Amino acid sequence: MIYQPEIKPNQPQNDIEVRHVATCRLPTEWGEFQMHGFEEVISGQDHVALTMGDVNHGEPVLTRVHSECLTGDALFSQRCDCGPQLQAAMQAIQAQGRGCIVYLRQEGRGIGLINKIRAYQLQDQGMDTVEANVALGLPVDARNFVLARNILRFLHITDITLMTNNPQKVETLQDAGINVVAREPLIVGLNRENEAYLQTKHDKLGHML
Ligand SMILES: Nc1nc2c(ncn2[C@@H]2O[C@H](COP(=O)(O)OP(=O)(O)OP(=O)(O)O)[C@@H](O)[C@H]2O)c(=O)[nH]1
Ligand SMILES: [Zn+2]
Repeated sequence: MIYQPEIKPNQPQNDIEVRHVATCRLPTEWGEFQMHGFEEVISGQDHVALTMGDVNHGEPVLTRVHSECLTGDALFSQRCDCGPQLQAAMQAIQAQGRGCIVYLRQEGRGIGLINKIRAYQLQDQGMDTVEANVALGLPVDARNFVLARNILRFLHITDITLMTNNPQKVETLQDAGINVVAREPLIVGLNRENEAYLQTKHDKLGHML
């Protein structure tokens, strides 16, 4: 049973305006990307996009819209699959020589790092990822993907192949005006610690795992 009410608000998401600030080289283990820095006009919250190759012409652009996960992306946490997903996406882009990572600073599905730690504390006591947010009186998913649309627009990327297991993300991006021509699954980083978490993402959040 998909957990509908908090997760799938039927109203369109707010249009959060971003401005591009600067672009630099980002050499990585998976080749050299261009890193584009953006700021939300009203809040000043920063976000980045990485691009490789010519993303303005030709075939749909292999794209990952990644939500910040400090614990998984930078601290090697095994509670989730975020770090391995980010690495697999960068590797896939390197293999094609072309693609884009939109890295949104929407930690903890938008509830922020400290609230995510609060949620993890409740999960240590037996709640699942959805129940913990609800118990804290927080939305299950507070992310805004129109932001990703605005960043992709700045980069003149209109047609994408999206690397994700989350059909809701595909739908929201489509609704925001991005042409998601295909979805590539990103099933990596499974371990004993995140088995139940991934099961909940499948059962309650509709992830295709
Ligand atoms: N609130 C909360 N956020 C979490 C938890 N585990 C991971 N996150 C955050 O979830 C976000 C990633 O969302 P996921 O549900 O893993 O995946 P997705 O982006 O919806 O879908 P994919 O494209 O398939 O990765 C990141 O911002 C993580 O910090 C958790 O237990 N509670
Ligand atoms: Zn994570």
